[in-house]
Amino acid sequence: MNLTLHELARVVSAKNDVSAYPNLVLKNIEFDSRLIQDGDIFLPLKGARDGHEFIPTAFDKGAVVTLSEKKIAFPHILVTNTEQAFQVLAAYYLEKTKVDVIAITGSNGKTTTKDMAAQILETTYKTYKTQGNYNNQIGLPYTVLHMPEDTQKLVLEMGQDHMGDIHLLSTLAKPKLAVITLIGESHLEFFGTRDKIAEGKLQIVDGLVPGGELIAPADKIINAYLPENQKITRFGADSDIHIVDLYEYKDALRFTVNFLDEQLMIPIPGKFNATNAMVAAYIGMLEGVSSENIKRALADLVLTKNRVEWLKASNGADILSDVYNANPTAMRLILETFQTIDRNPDGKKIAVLADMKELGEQSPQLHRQMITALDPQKLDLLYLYGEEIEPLAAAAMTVFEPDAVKYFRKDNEKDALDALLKDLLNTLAPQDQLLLKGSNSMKLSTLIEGLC
Ligand SMILES: N#Cc1c(NC(=O)c2cc(S(=O)(=O)N3CCOCC3)c(Cl)cc2Cl)sc2c1CCN(Cc1ccc(-c3nn[nH]n3)cc1)C2
Repeated sequence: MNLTLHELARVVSAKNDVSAYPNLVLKNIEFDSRLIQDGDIFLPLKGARDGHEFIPTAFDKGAVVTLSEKKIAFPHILVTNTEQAFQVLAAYYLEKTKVDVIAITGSNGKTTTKDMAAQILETTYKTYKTQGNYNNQIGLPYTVLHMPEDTQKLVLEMGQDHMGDIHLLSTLAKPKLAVITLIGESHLEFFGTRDKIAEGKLQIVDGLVPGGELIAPADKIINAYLPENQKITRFGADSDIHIVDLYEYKDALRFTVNFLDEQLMIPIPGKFNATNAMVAAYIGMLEGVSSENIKRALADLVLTKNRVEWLKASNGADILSDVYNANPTAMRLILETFQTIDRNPDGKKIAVLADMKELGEQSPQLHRQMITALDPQKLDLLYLYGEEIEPLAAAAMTVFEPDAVKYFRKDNEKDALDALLKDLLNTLAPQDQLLLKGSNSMKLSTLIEGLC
């Protein structure tokens, strides 16, 4: 990050005088104190816990300064709201570095399209992209402030949990290209109707720079929300850009598009991936990547494992899985999302929660406190798996019906996971919804393999 302490304080309108602090060049900005290293600045956020509690730990780990919403003894930059300061800082940093921003949103396919577009751009430019599910009002500023200093193209994924999310992200990022992959089904999102989802996604044009371009599906549900004075390219059959020939193989696709002469190949199946690849190729072409480089990048495609996604179990049940970034805030947020979605008719809502790792001696307390994020009216069955999660299992037994909580201690990993999977296979019905959340090291992904 190419920012000095005094510069950062000025940009976030610090309420205290920082001139006495040395004007250090700051290394990285982190809100998870476990990631702090020498020379970093700490960002206390109100997550599951108030991040201000972890300021001492951040300095133990080498932080040289922290943002703060209250006057403290440590070197600090006093602001009204740390989350807002984070966003103002990210917007400033984009201006300062003059990086070209490509913004991508959509119910499905945004992660794949983001990865494809980034790999195409990497053939020609220094490119950086959203990592994992860092696509919300915290993750996007984090991505901006963690991009390498010589980045030329930045591919930002924009997620929406609530109406207005994308407006904030787009006006912060000021993209030159805004891409909507597709408008998905509605019952698995807060919005209630596809039309509302479309309205929310089209906010991606709110920050589009003059002379920018919107790339969106031919789906007529978005026609009511199209911007007047921007270039618009629609994709889909017989649209501005479309697939001409498509040949499906077991693990690959070959296809041609109406805007490139080369036949393209991607090493993954699924017609929707051809559409995602076409959009990524079009982004590459607009950004001046040669058709040979576009072809080669798609042929050598390596996709990141999606982080937070809705999957279908082989029996038809809906699975919301986030088996990667496990910290108290992420667990609380995904429980809120999952519990807010209505049950399918006659369907059960089931959650599998596993240990969050590296939470130090506060681990029992941080796991136990997750009880306040669990609503017995909204969850029919709660599976708890691991060792550190035991305090939460004990607390859950007192607020849920006894047979609604099942605790699988992970003393011997293989047996516990097998027993948990067996129980799930006996319980999960086609109309059920299942949430899987826990640290990567808990290997909940093996449950996905067993269920899908
Ligand atoms: N609440 C909380 C905590 C964390 N939260 C987050 O990292 C976080 C995570 C998310 S997120 O939902 O994961 N998000 C990130 C951005 O992209 C989208 C997904 C968000 Cl939106 C916001 C926050 Cl604040 S990380 C973390 C916590 C609390 C405990 N911390 C470790 C720790 C444990 C013990 C001590 C300790 N100090 N003294 N004794 N013990 C210090 C730190 C680690």
